[in-house]
Amino acid sequence: MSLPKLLRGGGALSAGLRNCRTCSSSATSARRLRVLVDMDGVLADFEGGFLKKYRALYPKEPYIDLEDRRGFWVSEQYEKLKPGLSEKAMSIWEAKNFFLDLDPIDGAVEALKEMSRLPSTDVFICTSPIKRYQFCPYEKYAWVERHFGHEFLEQIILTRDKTVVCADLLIDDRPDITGAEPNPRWEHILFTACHNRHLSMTPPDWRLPSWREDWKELLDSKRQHS
Ligand SMILES: O=c1ccn([C@@H]2O[C@H](COP(=O)(O)O)[C@@H](O)[C@H]2O)c(=O)[nH]1
Ligand SMILES: [Mg+2]
Repeated sequence: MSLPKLLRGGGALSAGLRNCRTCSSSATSARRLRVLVDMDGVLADFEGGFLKKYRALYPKEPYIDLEDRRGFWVSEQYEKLKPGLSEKAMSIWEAKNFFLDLDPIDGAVEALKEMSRLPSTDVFICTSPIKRYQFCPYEKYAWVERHFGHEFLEQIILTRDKTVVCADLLIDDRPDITGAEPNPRWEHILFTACHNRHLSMTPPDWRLPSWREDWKELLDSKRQHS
């Protein structure tokens, strides 16, 4: 089997493995590919937006350059840098307009629009809101409407547990996605972000370095082998 160039782990596609067709309800839907695309770190520049606002609000506090970011949790790395910074970090994304103001990741808007126009492909934005919910869920919807249009609001899944969502693929920057379902239906494509770029991939893991890469090749591979 020829592997897509973007498979850094060198793993074979899991033909039939965790096949999402098992949760399809009709023969028609069985031929479609369902793709979940994460928002923070994949479509919206959470890390860049955080650093900009953190430095503006706390100019005297130490900060972490994006190239020095390690680990998914910003708050944990800031707490290690200086006790008490975790709370200051959280105050940034808990504030009004944080999520709404995020810039799109390079190439993300064009790629997602193109993906959602592909034949036999269903695309959903699958994103975890923070538990302090005053602004975040509303702003996530507003961000999607701003960048993708009103129609795209049909394609949003807000969940704190992505393992219970049934799909073929999940494109997400978080390396460890766990939850109530020990064997999620989807295969995870790790989207490269500042905090995960140093992680080595082991088969059968997949990585998408950016939206400028040939993401369609990954979808085609999954389509062919499931
Ligand atoms: O240190 C952090 C970093 C991020 N968050 C929040 O986690 C979610 C991540 O959502 P994904 O859907 O996995 O991208 C997002 O709401 C961030 O605000 C956090 O709580 N602490
Ligand atoms: Mg994310």
